[in-house]
Amino acid sequence: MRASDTIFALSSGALPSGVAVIRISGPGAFDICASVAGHVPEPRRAQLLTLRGRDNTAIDQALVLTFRGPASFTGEDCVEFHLHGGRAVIRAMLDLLSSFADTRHAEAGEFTRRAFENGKLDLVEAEGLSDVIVAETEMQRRLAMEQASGHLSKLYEGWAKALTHARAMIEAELDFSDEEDIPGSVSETIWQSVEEITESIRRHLAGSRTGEIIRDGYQVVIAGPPNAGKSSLLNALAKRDIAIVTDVAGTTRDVLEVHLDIGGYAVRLYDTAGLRETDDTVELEGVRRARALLETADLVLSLADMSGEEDAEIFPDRDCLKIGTKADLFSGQQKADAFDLVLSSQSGEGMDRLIAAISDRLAERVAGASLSLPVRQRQTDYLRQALGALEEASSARALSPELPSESLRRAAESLGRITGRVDVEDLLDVIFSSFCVGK
Ligand SMILES: Nc1nc2c(c(=O)[nH]1)N(C=O)[C@@H](CNc1ccc(C(=O)N[C@@H](CCC(=O)O)C(=O)O)cc1)CN2
Ligand SMILES: Nc1nc2c(ncn2[C@@H]2O[C@H](COP(=O)(O)OP(=O)(O)OP(=O)(O)O)[C@@H](O)[C@H]2O)c(=O)[nH]1
Ligand SMILES: [Mg+2]
Repeated sequence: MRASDTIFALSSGALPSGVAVIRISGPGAFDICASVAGHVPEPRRAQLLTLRGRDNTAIDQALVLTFRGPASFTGEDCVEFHLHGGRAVIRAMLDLLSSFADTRHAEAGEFTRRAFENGKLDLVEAEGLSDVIVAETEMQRRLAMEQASGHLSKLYEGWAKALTHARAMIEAELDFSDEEDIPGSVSETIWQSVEEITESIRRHLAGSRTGEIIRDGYQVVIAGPPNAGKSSLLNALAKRDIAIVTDVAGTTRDVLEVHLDIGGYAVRLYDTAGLRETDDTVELEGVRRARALLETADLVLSLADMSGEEDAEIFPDRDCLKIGTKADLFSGQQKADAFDLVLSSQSGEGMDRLIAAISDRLAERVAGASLSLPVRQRQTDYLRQALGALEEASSARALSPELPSESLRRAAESLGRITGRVDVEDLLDVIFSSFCVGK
């Protein structure tokens, strides 16, 4: 892989499609355009041209759009062919492009990586863009847009800059410490601003779980004894026949997952094996997996058949809704009082109330939160590092004046790594390889 290559990829979605966009970026982009389209349109003005292969036969009529570097997404010369989205059309074009010298198909995220390397965006913005593309719900989209917008980057850069300034002041004070004319209050003011930043990072980190819930989804786990109607509930909520339902106790063994959109939030709903003592090796493994998932659930839907003897189990340390199932078979009132709500997957009774209840719990956790949140492990790891270094700086302050300076340097460096301002070369392969091809 060479950074000087000209790269190309289909940047639009699955084929066939009405229109498909092939994007080319790099030093050879304009020469390729001249060769294929017979002409390089004026930058940023789309032009309808016939694209021709090596033997001069027409491949397609396309809109051609050019960007002259550095005024482009990647910062390099870019050319876009907006073609008809037929499989053979795109294949012919991609084959033709790969025949040019020093020109190759782009790797996942390589356009965005070049944009990063050319200073068009920082790592937080790049990660935000990648999230914009995979966002499935309205709140995922908004959170991703916040990351892509640069607000968060400004916050981190601001903290890093203030810490670097504080360090410079502290070091200046060390240099002049023998002299009388450095006012003692300078040091006080500096330490106050360091404390304020420490507190801001602590508060910012406290929102990381909220960020994760919005980005990765709120985990709702359906649990309960065999035959309680767990799989039936999953199917009803997903409005699809996903899980096998039978009257045999112990039907479900694997964990099944569906993605729901509840009020714009991503919800990951899981169906699990019925919880009971068993000697069956396969079922035992199912129960083990169910219990493991229950450890991390944001919300447990604890089901029990209303017509049975058992109450819904309570899962300590977990947010939990006790749900009575098969309400269509049961008409007594007393029994319903043992549950937070009762429903029937078969008749649909109570399903709206369940969705409203999940939505309420979710709102309690995340609603009203600012979307200026850390969302990725990579980001929270560096924030924690920065916080740790700042706490060290603060406690070292009384011991020796040289110590805090080094801790402040490390804190600023950790913050710099989040945006990629501080050297992160070793991370780039990992970060960008998770992006879409063509992005
Ligand atoms: N056809 C097409 N649509 C697209 C993109 C694209 O590359 N091609 N994008 C790609 O992801 C997104 C738009 N993002 C873009 C970001 C910057 C520039 C650009 O030319 N930037 C220049 C000039 C800025 C300006 O004139 O304001 C620059 O930053 O210098 C273009 C697209 C979404 N839609
Ligand atoms: N009448 C009625 N029957 C239901 C309802 N929900 C589930 N059942 C029946 O109850 C039985 C068990 O349903 P499942 O959804 O497979 O139960 P489960 O909790 O997934 O069971 P396991 O996977 O074995 O743990 C099946 O025969 C379903 O048709 C309901 O709302 N009303
Ligand atoms: Mg089941």
